[in-house]
Amino acid sequence: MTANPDTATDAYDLVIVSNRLPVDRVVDESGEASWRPSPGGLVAALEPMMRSQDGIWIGWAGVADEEIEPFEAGDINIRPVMLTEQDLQEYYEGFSNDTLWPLYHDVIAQPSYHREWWETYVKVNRRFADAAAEVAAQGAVVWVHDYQLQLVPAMLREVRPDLVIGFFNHIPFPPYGIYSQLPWRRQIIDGLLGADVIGFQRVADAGNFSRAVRRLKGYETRGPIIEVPIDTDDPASGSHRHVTTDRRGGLVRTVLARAFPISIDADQYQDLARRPEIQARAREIRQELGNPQTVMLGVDRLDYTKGIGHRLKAFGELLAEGRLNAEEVTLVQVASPSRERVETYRQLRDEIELTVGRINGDYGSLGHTAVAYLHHGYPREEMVALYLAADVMLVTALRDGMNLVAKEYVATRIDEDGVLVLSEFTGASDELRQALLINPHDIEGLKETILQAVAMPKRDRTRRMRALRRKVLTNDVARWSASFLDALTRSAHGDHPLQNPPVNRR
Ligand SMILES: O=P(O)(O)OC[C@H]1O[C@H](O[C@H]2O[C@H](CO)[C@@H](O)[C@H](O)[C@H]2O)[C@H](O)[C@@H](O)[C@@H]1O
Ligand SMILES: O=c1ccn([C@@H]2O[C@H](COP(=O)(O)OP(=O)(O)O)[C@@H](O)[C@H]2O)c(=O)[nH]1
Repeated sequence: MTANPDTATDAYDLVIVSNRLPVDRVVDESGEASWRPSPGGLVAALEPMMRSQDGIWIGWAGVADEEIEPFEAGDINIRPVMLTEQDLQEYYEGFSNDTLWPLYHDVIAQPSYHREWWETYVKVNRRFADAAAEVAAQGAVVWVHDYQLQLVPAMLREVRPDLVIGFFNHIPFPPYGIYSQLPWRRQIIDGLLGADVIGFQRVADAGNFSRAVRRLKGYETRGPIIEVPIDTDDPASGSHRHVTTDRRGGLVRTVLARAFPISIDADQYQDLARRPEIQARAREIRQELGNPQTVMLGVDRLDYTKGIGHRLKAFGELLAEGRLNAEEVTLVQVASPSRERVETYRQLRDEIELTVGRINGDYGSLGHTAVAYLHHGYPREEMVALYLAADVMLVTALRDGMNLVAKEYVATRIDEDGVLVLSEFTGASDELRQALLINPHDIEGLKETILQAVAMPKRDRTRRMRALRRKVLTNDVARWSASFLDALTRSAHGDHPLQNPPVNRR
């Protein structure tokens, strides 16, 4: 750690910036509160690097109107950013989750456009950028995460051109025809282009972004490289890290926009799956369900992007047609609470719970529930027990940046059993080609695939699961973060890898 000469605060060589901090507040028996690193994959991936490179994490602690001093949780240095109740409503629930989220997920729900939400989004992004500028050492690497903070890269570059800035978008980037609806479409592109490297989940997302840059800014792109003209009248223009000339001899900085598909800490899931008490819990879950022949599982945040309604429709029709029998097959649906103050999410909850009630009323019996519906968030141990208990995993998202649940199911299945039904509209489907791939809008196709999964012979299940496991165990989250940071460090020396990584589809 060094001191930042401008602010006399501690300065760090690696700064991670994300909307949510990777810590949970825990209260002990005496009522004393403390912070514990949350078990998210991003922390697992970045923790070793943060330790070796002297890092700090900047983000919101999850409660409004509370000014929290910097602290350490585990070995992670934390610098909280305060959000007021109004920020929460306009920046997080409003612009992030009621404008950008539906727009970036193919307008499955109607995005709301409000100028005051935009203004708060700008203001809060500035607060995050200022916090990063304050703690970053000279020439530090700053890695900004996700759609809530798309303006931070340019805001940061403006005040700290010495920094190496990366941005990773965890959700899809939409095709131009959809993106162009956004009243602030140019400002967002300018914000992102402040980064040296912009990472996306899928090759298609990176392509959509480059197209938006060409259409809205008229900048040249060469494969994943974007040439951003430098304004030589700007006094800061001389301090850009890597400057080159374009075809016409103008000065440009280069930005790399490429796919870096995220993954999970696969070893951690395998280790949990080997634990006898978790295996016992998996058996207990099946018993609690009345030992049905087949357990199907869905695990999602209760979000309209996840296609929970489509899944229930297909399952309900199969029961109605007598092609599945509720005495033999149970669907466990974990729908973890999410963004509950946003109206679209409230409506979704009502719709889903009405549908579940109807299916159970029509096809359940005293001894057998057709859909075991759980509106809770579960710890990782319970998730792994559920994955082990499930013969068929249903991932039917209408659009999803990656979908880590699909990868977790595969990593957990150390017995090389279980069938993954996976929507082609997830980022995960680019890699997990041996899953049973489905179009969730095609209800007849989904029904046929569910029946195929239920009836699949053991030999085929093993063959597919073995191939899926090879992918997930090789491309884990440590590899993901290392490859992103490697691209970022190389970009600092003007060395951009020109290609998207080959997506291993075999
Ligand atoms: O913070 P919340 O509003 O409660 O939402 C939870 C997170 O949801 C989103 O997850 C995405 O990232 C995953 C990992 O890259 C990816 O697999 C998934 O497809 C995405 O939906 C969101 O991007 C996060 O910022 C939220 O914290
Ligand atoms: O009750 C739950 C439900 C979900 N998850 C975790 O939440 C993440 C969901 O990630 P995904 O990429 O599938 O979707 P997102 O919710 O980020 O859009 C996964 O790690 C799940 O294991 C969890 O820990 N408990």
